[in-house]
Amino acid sequence: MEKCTNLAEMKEWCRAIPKIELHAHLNGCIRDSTLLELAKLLGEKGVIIFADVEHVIRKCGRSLTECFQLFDLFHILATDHETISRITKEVVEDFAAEEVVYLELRTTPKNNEAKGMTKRSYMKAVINGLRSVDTVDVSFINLNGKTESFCEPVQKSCTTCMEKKKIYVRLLLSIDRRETTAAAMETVCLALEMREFGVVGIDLSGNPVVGEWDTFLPALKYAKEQGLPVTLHCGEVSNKMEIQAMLNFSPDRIGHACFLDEDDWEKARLSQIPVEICLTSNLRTERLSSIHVHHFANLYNANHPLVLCTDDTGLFSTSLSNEYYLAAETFGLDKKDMLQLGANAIEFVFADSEVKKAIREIFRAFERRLADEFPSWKS
Ligand SMILES: CNc1ncnc2c1ncn2[C@@H]1O[C@H](COP(=O)(O)O)[C@@H](O)[C@H]1O
Ligand SMILES: [Zn+2]
Repeated sequence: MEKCTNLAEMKEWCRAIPKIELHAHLNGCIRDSTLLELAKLLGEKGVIIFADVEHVIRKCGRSLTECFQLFDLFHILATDHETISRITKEVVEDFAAEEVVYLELRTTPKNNEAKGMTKRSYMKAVINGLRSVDTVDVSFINLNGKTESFCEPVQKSCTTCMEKKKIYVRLLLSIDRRETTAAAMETVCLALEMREFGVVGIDLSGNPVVGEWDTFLPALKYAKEQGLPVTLHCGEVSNKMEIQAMLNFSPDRIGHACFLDEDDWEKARLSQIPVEICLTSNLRTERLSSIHVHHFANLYNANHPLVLCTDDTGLFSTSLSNEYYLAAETFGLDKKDMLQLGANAIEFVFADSEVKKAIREIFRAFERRLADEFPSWKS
């Protein structure tokens, strides 16, 4: 009974503390209800057979191969600009609702001639989605070193604005491993062009058994030369050569890192590369036999920089609070540990120092409130 209360309390704690999300794919975070609604519409238009996709959307466990088949379906469901804006808005609202105060949302800009979509117009639709959020105060544009927030001018006098949750959103543009060198370069150039619209970095993702590292290297190198931070999906499958090449590239962060050998970890340790940990994603895609053998424990105990992330909240029916709770429950971390773990992530965000300062202040304010309400908290 005691344990139950503690677990329930920890669950609530993980929901309530401010959190930072650094590894979330836009199309992997679409709400199931939205996917079903979109599928129904396309079913009525005869583009797909609704009954065929309904059970796929509702299914819970998926292999890594099934995930990528599903992404192809998601990309059919969410192809036009309007839908991209809608899902962006919903994803931001969902993260804000669970006290995510800084979100680095990644997405793969797509060309789709039939829909009159270019990579640039896709990104415009994403930004329009950010602009259209009205239930949450979204801050994403960074102009001349000044962070713009839509509600700021009226915030002091407008009670609605004061009651709204506040979230900083920055964007990473993803290169899909199916892409060519030229397509990857196009994405990097677009990211550079869109820096003033909140784009802060580049991600390499996609089916890890598809594509060659050398194909993406020129574009990734160019991003680095231009001072654009890079995060890589690294070691999601066993591929020694690629893992070594990726670590030699010295990315600013890596995601997953499930199949690194001891010598790879040694390299990661030396360069202190922050690791984006996605527990549920790794479990659902069977990257490990049990959560108890997840590398989170070793990294945490060694004080290696790490950040808990969701990867795909929709695909894996999870949330960042849930990932925090899973880590706390599995690895026996307490409330202070969890708050500290969240705050540590401030150092690994790709946004500028002004934004980091602002997020640091959010965490401090939370701690101050705690200390006021529970004087024993500090001890
Ligand atoms: C499960 N682990 C994973 N491993 C690798 N890549 C993944 C992924 N989960 C998502 N993506 C990448 O993100 C895309 C969907 O979002 P966007 O269309 O970009 O918004 C997928 O097509 C894939 O390229
Ligand atoms: Zn990912």
